[in-house]
Amino acid sequence: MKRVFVEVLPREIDTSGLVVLVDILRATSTIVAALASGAEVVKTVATVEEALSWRQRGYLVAGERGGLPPEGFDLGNSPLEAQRLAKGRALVLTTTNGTQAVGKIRSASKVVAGAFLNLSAVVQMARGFNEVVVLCAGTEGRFSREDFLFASLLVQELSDYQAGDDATLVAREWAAGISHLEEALRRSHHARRLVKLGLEADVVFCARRDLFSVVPVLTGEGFKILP
Ligand SMILES: O=C(O)[C@H](CS(=O)(=O)O)OP(=O)(O)O
Ligand SMILES: [Mg+2]
Repeated sequence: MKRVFVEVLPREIDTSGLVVLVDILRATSTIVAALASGAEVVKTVATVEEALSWRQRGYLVAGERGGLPPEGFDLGNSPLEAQRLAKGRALVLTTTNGTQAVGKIRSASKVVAGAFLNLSAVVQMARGFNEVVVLCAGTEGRFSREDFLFASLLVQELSDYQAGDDATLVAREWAAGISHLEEALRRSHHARRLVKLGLEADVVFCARRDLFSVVPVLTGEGFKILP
């Protein structure tokens, strides 16, 4: 029997299946955009200090605190900036939510980064697993509409998978009512906050469904596109 679960907030995950990490605004969108644009690897770390320490090894330092790049960073947690700068480079990324959630995954057959940008490619990969866990990063420990929106569309696509619990059932039901992705994304608190920070272009970009067909896979070095 094939089952899918949606974890609406990060918690410790042990699964023999696939974990799809999602942080639409913006960490996994940034990871997907960077690797789709030719980055060699995107290493995720928990602290600003650790991120900066990777510069001496030639890494581009990316990320945010409060939505904006800390002093000394080469770029923010921006998929658009990553698209421009990441080609041929190794990136290290630290963010408030998405890169912290990576640490919650205790065991999985495979961990991938999901976003609207690569949704169909993630669905295709998920079909190779009997159990799929969508791990929503949330925002500072609270439910994030945009991550749940991704989970809803993914669960809808996996229509032959049993919904593992009520959150997954609600996700599947909600998807039926989504007609305009960017509009639905803009209604989230997080999107509105980013617009106020002058980062509307990132929000619009993060809504571009299936712009890319790559699926970043978590390895010992960080997220990479595997052959
Ligand atoms: O960079 C982001 O959009 C967020 C931080 S904030 O909520 O906007 O301050 O980080 P993420 O880890 O991608 O949710
Ligand atoms: Mg987020």
